[in-house]
Amino acid sequence: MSVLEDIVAGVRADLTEREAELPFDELKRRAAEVAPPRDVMAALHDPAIGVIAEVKRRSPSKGDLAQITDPAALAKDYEEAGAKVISVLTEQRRFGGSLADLDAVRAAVDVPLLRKDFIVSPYQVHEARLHGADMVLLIVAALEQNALAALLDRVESLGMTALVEVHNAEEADRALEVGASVIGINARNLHTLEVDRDVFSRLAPGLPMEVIKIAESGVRGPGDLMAYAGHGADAVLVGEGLVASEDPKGALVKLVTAGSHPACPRPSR
Ligand SMILES: O=P(O)(O)OC[C@@H](O)[C@@H](O)c1c[nH]c2ccccc12
Repeated sequence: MSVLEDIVAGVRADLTEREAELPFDELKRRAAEVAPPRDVMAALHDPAIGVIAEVKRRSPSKGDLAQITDPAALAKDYEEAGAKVISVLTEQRRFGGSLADLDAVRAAVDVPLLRKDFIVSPYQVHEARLHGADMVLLIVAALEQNALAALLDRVESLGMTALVEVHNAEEADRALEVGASVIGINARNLHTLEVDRDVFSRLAPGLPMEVIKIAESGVRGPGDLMAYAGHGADAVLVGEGLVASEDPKGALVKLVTAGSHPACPRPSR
């Protein structure tokens, strides 16, 4: 089994348990009652190169990254430092996240939130909404094309925005085929777990100008942000570089400052 298949198998097992506790119809009813989602597209269209800051405790590639005993406090720091969106990992087994983290962060900040998980079922999309997410990750490599199209429709029908993640040209074509308006290019190879920042510069030029492009993974500091911006990134998604720093807030301020500096390249649209 590949790493991805293994993670998805665990996600499905956990999902079955939650479905038994809260039936889908009841979940949908409750999710329809929460405050409407925030406008993620408006946030991402801001001309400055944005930072999506991630609450991430561990990863399959690096193991433990940070304790994060108070995700709300970390998120508050991210918001104050100027994050455009905050990403909260909710996958439990490999990344140490939870929906409780998403709840805690939602209660603490006003910026749009991304539920970062391995979404394979409509149940998880409504669940994301119920827990205050405005944006949902859809990983092309984890989904059949029909499922990808259906999940994207589901996300959009709830007024949320999908971040559609790709790793290669074939996946990018699949993302475009279903009409993704925000595409994340993940520099981390799902098979080897190695980071190759050049994946972004190879794929981004092939995407239509109007598609919002997010560079995911491997941002160590302002230099990487500037390089991604030079290849057309609208925003970067950063986890380890923030959570593993001694001063996540200070590290994020440096990135946000670089992204809004006049010398930072901007996408031409
Ligand atoms: O910690 P990094 O290298 O800054 O990476 C962040 C983010 O890109 C990474 O957490 C990620 C990208 N796609 C994912 C899918 C699932 C879980 C995690 C991810």
